[in-house]
Amino acid sequence: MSKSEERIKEVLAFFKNKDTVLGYRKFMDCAIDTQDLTIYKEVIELTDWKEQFPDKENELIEKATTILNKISKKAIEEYNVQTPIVTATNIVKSYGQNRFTLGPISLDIKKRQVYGLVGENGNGKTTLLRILAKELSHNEGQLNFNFDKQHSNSFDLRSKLVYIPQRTQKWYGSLKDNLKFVLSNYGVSPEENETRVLMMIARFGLWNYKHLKWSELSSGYKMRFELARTLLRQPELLLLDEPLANLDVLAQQVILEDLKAICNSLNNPIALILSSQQLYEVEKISDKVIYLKEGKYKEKDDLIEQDENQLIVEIDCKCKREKLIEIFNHLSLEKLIFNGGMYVAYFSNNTNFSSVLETLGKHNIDVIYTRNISKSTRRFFVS
Ligand SMILES: Nc1ncnc2c1ncn2[C@@H]1O[C@H](COP(=O)(O)OP(=O)(O)OP(=O)(O)O)[C@@H](O)[C@H]1O
Repeated sequence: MSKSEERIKEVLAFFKNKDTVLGYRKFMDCAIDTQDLTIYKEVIELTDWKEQFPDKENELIEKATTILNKISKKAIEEYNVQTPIVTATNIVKSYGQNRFTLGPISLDIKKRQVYGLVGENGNGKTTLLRILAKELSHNEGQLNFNFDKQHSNSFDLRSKLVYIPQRTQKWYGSLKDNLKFVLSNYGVSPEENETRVLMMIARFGLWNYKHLKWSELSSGYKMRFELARTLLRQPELLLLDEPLANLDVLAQQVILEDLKAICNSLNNPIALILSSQQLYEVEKISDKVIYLKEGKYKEKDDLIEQDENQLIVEIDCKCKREKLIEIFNHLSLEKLIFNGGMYVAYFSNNTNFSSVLETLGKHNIDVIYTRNISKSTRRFFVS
């Protein structure tokens, strides 16, 4: 089964299980990969209908399935990823003597990969992203890009290599007109421009916001707009600085899943590096998590390998420290710290998370939240 057939099958399964919202987004990804404007128009029309009749779920699924059948007949040429899009070797950046120094850092990333860049405030995430984006010069090391086509000027480079900063600039006019402006800069014909822009508006859940102005959008929707604007330029390497900062928890998950899906496009894949404080969410979708501490780079797996069998559990409960120490006594508790918000319990090698849960349950501890953070970068933030 080809990748394209697999995707269609996945969408049909989502529809069958009535995971319609997710299914519809994945359905749009299948449509986008056809690069066929006739298909785009059908999806745009269906999205408009969907917004008018939000309760007609079964009918929506039926209509989407008809379009999926057409998509399945389209030959989709798959992009073959071979070499990294960027290779950084021993990059060092210093802001001056006795001030912050980043690096040396070496990394490479291929299209279809997502890297999460995490670390506490002021540890060099923005500095690294800006160096990779060629917005900031570095003092030592080498940065090599391998774009599909050689860029002829800086406008061309800025299309392939896109950096979205934490704070984006204000724009004027409507959301839709601003998106159309992007494609008109590339000489796209008016009809194609309208269709591509509406497809992107549909994909990023901006359908009901397309006529709004900058000041009328919430921060989360401004970020969605920025992503839509960026993706219309078909970048090859996308660098996002804290894209989740203004989003609610659900919106964070949706945007990350969307980004992952878009990076994974069959014929137009992208390499993505994003910085974030949302560790779990980022870890879930990232192929690699890079942890920066005082400008030094660590891969999550290298750090965890050092004591990979230790069990570390975060627990939020209304219970006295002495009580927790008492009930965990038989589980080889090594230390229990309280970081102001919750407890972090460290157990020796042979303790299982299920035993911790069982013990908490057996003693009727009123647990508000608990999580096994042994394999998460979170463990470096709590200690
Ligand atoms: N232009 C500059 N001149 C001097 N020092 C700077 C400059 N820009 C950043 N720094 C310093 O470099 C360090 C790293 O900053 P950077 O913004 O890269 O960190 P960050 O991990 O992105 O932080 P945050 O999570 O708060 O955004 C900080 O100590 C900061 O004060």
